Amino acid sequence: MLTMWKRQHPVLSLCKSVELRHRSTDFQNTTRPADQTDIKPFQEIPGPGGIYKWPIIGPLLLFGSSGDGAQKVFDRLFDLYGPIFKVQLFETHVVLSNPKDFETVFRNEGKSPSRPNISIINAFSKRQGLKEPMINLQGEEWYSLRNAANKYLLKADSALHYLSTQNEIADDFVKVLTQQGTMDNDLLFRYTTESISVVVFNKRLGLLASNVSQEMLDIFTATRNVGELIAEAESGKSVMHSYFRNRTYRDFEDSYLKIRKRASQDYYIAKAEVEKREKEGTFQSDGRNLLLSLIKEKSLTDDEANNILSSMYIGGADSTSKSLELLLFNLAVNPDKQELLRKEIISLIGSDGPLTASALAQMSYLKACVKESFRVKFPMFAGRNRALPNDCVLSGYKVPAGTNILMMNPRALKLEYADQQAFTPERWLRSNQDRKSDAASNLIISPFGHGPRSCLGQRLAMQEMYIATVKVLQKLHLDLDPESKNTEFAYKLFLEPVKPLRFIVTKLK
Ligand code: HEM
Repeated sequence: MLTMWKRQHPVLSLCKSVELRHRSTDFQNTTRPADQTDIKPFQEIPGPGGIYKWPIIGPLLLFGSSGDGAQKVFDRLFDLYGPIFKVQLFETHVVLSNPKDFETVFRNEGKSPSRPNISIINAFSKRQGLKEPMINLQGEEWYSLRNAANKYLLKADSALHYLSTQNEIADDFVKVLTQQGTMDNDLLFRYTTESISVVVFNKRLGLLASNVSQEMLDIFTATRNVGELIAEAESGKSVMHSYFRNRTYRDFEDSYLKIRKRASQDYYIAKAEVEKREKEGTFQSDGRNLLLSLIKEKSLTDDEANNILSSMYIGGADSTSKSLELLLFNLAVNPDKQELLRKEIISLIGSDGPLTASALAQMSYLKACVKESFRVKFPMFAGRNRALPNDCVLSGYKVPAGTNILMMNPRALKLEYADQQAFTPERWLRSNQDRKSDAASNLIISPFGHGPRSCLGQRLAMQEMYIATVKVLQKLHLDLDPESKNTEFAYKLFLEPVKPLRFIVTKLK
């Protein structure tokens, strides 16, 4: 691998000092205090040097010239340097693959963990003179918004409020799927956008209807564009958007403005309705409807409530459609597992019933399939980045406070599991004595990050994935056209098939 990359990579092949310093199993205990004498200084963390450290040119050479996805470049760097290395990506980043280091990072992240911002959203906020959305906020500002949102989103039953409406959405999704006989990511994206809209806008957009209004189609297209352009910016394809309004930036601005305008309009319409009903004495909210709760939340201004909602909208649609696509892919290429899951579903709710909270609680094979899908095809390449408030020790090196740290779960999973590509949900069943349940294993498998800054929509995301899978398998057999079965996957921001997948569905007898 090392020789291959040196041969392919025009500049690195000139570096004489490159050596394989690490074996993948060489995990060290990294929880020692930062003042111990055998701790190596930050400068000694290995990584590409010379021209690769130059601003702009360095990252362009590293990620631009190889022609490979960013993950392949990172994989080669891990092969070269071991479980920790430094790389210049505009700022210096420390990149990790050892789960013990992940634990150290999360243990030291503090009360308001700092996650470096999404640069294209940051550029937008600056140019428009707007406050950053919560997803990009830091410190106290982030903390107070997140605290308010947690009350409504991270309780064990917070997603269940939407279960019955989301069942209806999934029924519509399956109806379209049955009529079409095939499915691509566009249909999955419609399903997840519709599902998140009932949470954020408290209403359906009608994206699964046969006659979608032009207005809603525009919102849908803008939502897709925002997801794609964030991925383009974050995966290094657009590097200049922070410096000038390049094409990626202009397209992003156009789409994001449309979404913000729509979200704000719906918020104020809902607020006016709440006030009217309060005056009439007919307003009722049990505190489980997110939009109504945020409107009534005394600790938030309207702008802050809007901020949370728009962060959820942009965080929620693309991510879940991509993870759902990976899950359905795994079930389609593993028909025996698909059949076992179908048996569980039919035994609990039959072939027509809705997915109820009590049935969901009993669907252990479904949950095992989703977890296994995350393990086999980890959905997000980066995303769990941190900058720590204090110095810490990672893999024996001192890492100063404020350094950008990237935790690479796909690499950690590859090292942890010899059978990384084998889809075996049974490994997660409680009846399995060998089930891994230690903290490090849980950290590398969770696609939602960890700690106070973990994904705000994780309960909703899981619920949407569960409902869609249950509803599809209740009615349809899921397969892929032969070409799609061999498609490769690569990370943009999320893991995606290199060529669009074409699922083929047939009605069950
Ligand atoms: C399977 C789908 C999803 C995946 C894989 C995913 C993954 C993530 C990850 C890795 C983070 C960063 C966590 C960290 O820094 O520790 C995150 C943050 C976030 N996610 Fe998700 N997410 C998904 C679905 C959703 C949904 C459905 C929503 C909204 C309803 C959402 C809203 C957010 C928000 C608002 C944040 C920022 C939280 C903050 O900064 O406090 N996500 N997500």
